[in-house]
Amino acid sequence: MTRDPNPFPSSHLQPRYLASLMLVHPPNTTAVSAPGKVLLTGGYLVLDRDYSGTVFALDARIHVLVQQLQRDRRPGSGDPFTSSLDTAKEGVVDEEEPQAGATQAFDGQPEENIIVRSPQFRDAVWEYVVRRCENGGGVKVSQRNEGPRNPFVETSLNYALTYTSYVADSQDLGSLSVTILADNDYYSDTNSGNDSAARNRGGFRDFGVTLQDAHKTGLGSSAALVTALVSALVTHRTMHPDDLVVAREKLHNLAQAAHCAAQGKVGSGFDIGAAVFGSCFYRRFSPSILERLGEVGSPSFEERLFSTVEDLDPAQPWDTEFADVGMKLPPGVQLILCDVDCGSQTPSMVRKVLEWRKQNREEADQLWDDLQANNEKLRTELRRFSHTRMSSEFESAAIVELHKTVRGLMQQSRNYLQQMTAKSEVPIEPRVQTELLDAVSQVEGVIGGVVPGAGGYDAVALLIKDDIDVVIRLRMLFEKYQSKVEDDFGGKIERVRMLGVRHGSEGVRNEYQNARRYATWV
Ligand SMILES: Nc1ncnc2c1ncn2[C@@H]1O[C@H](COP(=O)(O)OP(=O)(O)OP(=O)(O)O)[C@@H](O)[C@H]1O
Ligand SMILES: C[C@@](O)(CCOP(=O)(O)O)CC(=O)O
Repeated sequence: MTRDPNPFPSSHLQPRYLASLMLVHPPNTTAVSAPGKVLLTGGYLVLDRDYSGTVFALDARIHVLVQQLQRDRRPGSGDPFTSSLDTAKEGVVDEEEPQAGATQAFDGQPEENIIVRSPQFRDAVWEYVVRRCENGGGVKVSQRNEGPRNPFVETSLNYALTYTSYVADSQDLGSLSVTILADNDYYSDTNSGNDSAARNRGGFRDFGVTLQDAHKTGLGSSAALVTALVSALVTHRTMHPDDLVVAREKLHNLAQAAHCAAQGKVGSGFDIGAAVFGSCFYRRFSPSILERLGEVGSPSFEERLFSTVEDLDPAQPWDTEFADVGMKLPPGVQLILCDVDCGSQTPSMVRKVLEWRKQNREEADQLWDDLQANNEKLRTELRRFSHTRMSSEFESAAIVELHKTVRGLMQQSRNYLQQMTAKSEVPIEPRVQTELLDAVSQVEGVIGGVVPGAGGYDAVALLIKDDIDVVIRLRMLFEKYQSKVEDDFGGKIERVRMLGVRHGSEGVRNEYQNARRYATWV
């Protein structure tokens, strides 16, 4: 188990005091990003702590920019965004200046507001007023503009503000502007008729549709968003951005809690694991850790959240296991995703698979064990080869061996997933995706492919020889590709699209140095 050491290990000090040591003067602007994921192996198995998963972080990231606001307009204080914010209604402030014109809330404190924008989408603006709850219930935001709520944004704000205001022991949060920018591969571009170059600014596309109408590609946008958002807020209020890596464990705990609350269930959390730590071998936490947290606003919520994030309850220690954190693919191997644009229903699939497992325990356990053993072999081989130095004499022999071994293991994983599909009657690897994976496996330079995560009609993941010719050959195959077989669940593949996303390996990251690319969006 690899866990970051506690940055404040002196146990004789009060935990609240320890946390407050992290306090630094808050900057005007904080920028943080977190990656998407692909669960190469371990779908369904990873829901159970007896099993595990191998998750790769992707180079598609969600970026969050937090800016301190004041109500009157004034020139900023020298950060990269000041000039572009001059035309904004509210300006960036120096934290030490009074908030001129701030209104008074019911409790005599200046009213604090948070405006969140996701400007790549139409009408994606959420304006919140910040309230403190009685009896230690924490900090809760209320949306004050019309339009659909965004549970992932709202819950992340509630959790991060409750945690930071408790840690900082401060009633003064100040008003904030938050901008969310997602790398383009999180969504299919349904607006491709218009000039796509003109709609790309700083590498981020204007999708021209509402978030509700956007077609997700299944890269884990909500986990990357929650991780980047809570990390940006915690960094903004309580620590120096350079300490992001040291704080990863706490940010992980906070992001898991917020993500589970927002989605209304405790999942395996592998997507948050990858968003925080990057590519890794993942064993889930015991769900009971989050079950007693209760809701924001309930009495003493802030204390329970603090204790959960800081891992202070000896009766319920965090037991997530991470290994091979930041692992890379073997040299000369690349990961690609091919979107089949059919969509799938993960929650109902999970329910059905778990129900089948419950009803057929012995048979299911055997299948789970066999699949786990095979997945572990695959992980071991990938790790072994990722450490192989490809010197020229050995290069071709090592590559041939790697491709053969990995290909066989991926094929074997698929056999087990096909059995799971047939037995549980859930389209984990439905026949149209079997046909597609068989076809791509015949392309020279493709090592193997699987349906990652929950499977279904989501994008398939391929390991390929890292060579542009392989990509070209795949593009040719996809040009006119359509499924021909009759699907066992009624699916049909009308087109296949190779996503631009690749393996990324790195988890949550301070983006302040790169933040100029956001300038045209704020
Ligand atoms: N760019 C964004 N801006 C604001 N909110 C977003 C953005 N992207 C995702 N979200 C939030 O996350 C929700 C999508 O989360 P959901 O868990 O359904 O998808 P996902 O995480 O991409 O899926 P999967 O786990 O299958 O990869 C959206 O409804 C919205 O609330
Ligand atoms: C089925 C499951 O094991 C994986 C779901 O993965 P994905 O969201 O399809 O990438 C569910 C989970 O782990 O929370």
